[in-house]
Amino acid sequence: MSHTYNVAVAGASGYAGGEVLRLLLQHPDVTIGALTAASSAGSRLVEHQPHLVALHDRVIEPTTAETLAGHDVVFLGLPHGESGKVAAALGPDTLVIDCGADHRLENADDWVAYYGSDHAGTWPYGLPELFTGATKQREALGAVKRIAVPGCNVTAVTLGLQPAIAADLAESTDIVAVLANGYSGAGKAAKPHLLASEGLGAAVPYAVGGTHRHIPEIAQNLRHAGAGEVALSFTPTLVPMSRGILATATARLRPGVDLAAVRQTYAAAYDAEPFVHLLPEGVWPSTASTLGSNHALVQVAVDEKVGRLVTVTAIDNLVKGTAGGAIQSMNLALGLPETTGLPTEGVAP
Ligand SMILES: NC(=O)C1=CN([C@@H]2O[C@H](COP(=O)(O)OP(=O)(O)OC[C@H]3O[C@@H](n4cnc5c(N)ncnc54)[C@H](OP(=O)(O)O)[C@@H]3O)[C@@H](O)[C@H]2O)C=CC1
Ligand SMILES: CC(=O)N[C@@H](CCC(=O)OP(=O)(O)O)C(=O)O
Repeated sequence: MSHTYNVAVAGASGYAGGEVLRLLLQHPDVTIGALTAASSAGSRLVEHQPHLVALHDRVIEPTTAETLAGHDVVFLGLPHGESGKVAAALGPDTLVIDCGADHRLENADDWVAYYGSDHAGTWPYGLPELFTGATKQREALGAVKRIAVPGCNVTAVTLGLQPAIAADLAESTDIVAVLANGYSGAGKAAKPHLLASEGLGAAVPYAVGGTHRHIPEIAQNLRHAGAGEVALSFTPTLVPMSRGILATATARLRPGVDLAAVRQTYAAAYDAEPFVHLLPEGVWPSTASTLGSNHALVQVAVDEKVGRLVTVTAIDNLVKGTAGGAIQSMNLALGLPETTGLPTEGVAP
């Protein structure tokens, strides 16, 4: 007989929490328990997530150890620094899945350098497809009670580059990544550079010049995939779309590596993956093709004139980049089939 898991969502009024809820409503093995947040506590969910009709009348509670107690699974969709505090008050038998950054980095110095606060600790990393030596990260997620969900930019760049780095087809010390990012990646909190008057009809870079917090996380992943030193230039760009990331990541190729070798390596890496797909030659990833789905679409090219591998990866930042990846990892930790309840087809056009 199948078990039903009682799941709480902290940050239920936010984008990450809302997307976790949208996907959980389609999951056959869960019931939705407490919904918590901060300033919106006491209001009904319909005021914040009108698209989640089945939960319209649910009342948001404050985020406390008491409101989150007694659940099998707790998702945390809270600002950086908050989830570490909340998680510390949750029991060891509860599966806690942190969509924020607090528990992703293994090196506390990296945390302090990029986040500027005390490091909360390191949890098993929720990217099942990540290369970890001879296996992939999904092998490490069975029966864990704590999961750190990757950053959305990190998921796109890691999936685009890791097969080439693992097979030593390209240099990990000469990587350039430029991304087009939808606005929902920044969350709901109003910030001046996120005003529609600034962003509509404009492409705007941010966190330029090696400052983005996802740089050490990508480097950590590529080291797990086999890289030694990693040198990465990373530039995200806000473009006028709500969801989606298109990550173009290039790296200097080892001498003699051609497109056939690259495609063979990527096919071997991803052919068995349910959610990561190497597209056929000539078909390029578009964020539109991933909207609402848990898929990552990957394409590769070889620029012979400059000796570089070019990878392009599209994801929906709120699905494979956050909530979908989080539920994929939850399934593994609960011993459920990895794809349970996850959307597999995008919305087009
Ligand atoms: N958006 C995305 O694409 C991605 C987001 N993430 C991560 O997920 C987390 C949430 O992001 P996102 O949903 O975008 O952000 P939002 O700003 O949209 O939502 C933040 C949520 O956290 C709640 N909250 C804020 N402060 C506190 C607090 N002190 N205690 C309890 N709850 C609090 C808010 O409640 P209230 O409304 O009541 O104030 C709201 O529900 C972040 O760590 C983010 O980095 C990760 C990957 C991608
Ligand atoms: C458009 C935008 O601002 N996107 C965010 C993505 C945030 C994310 O992936 O979440 P974490 O902050 O939890 O890592 C950014 O680039 O910082």
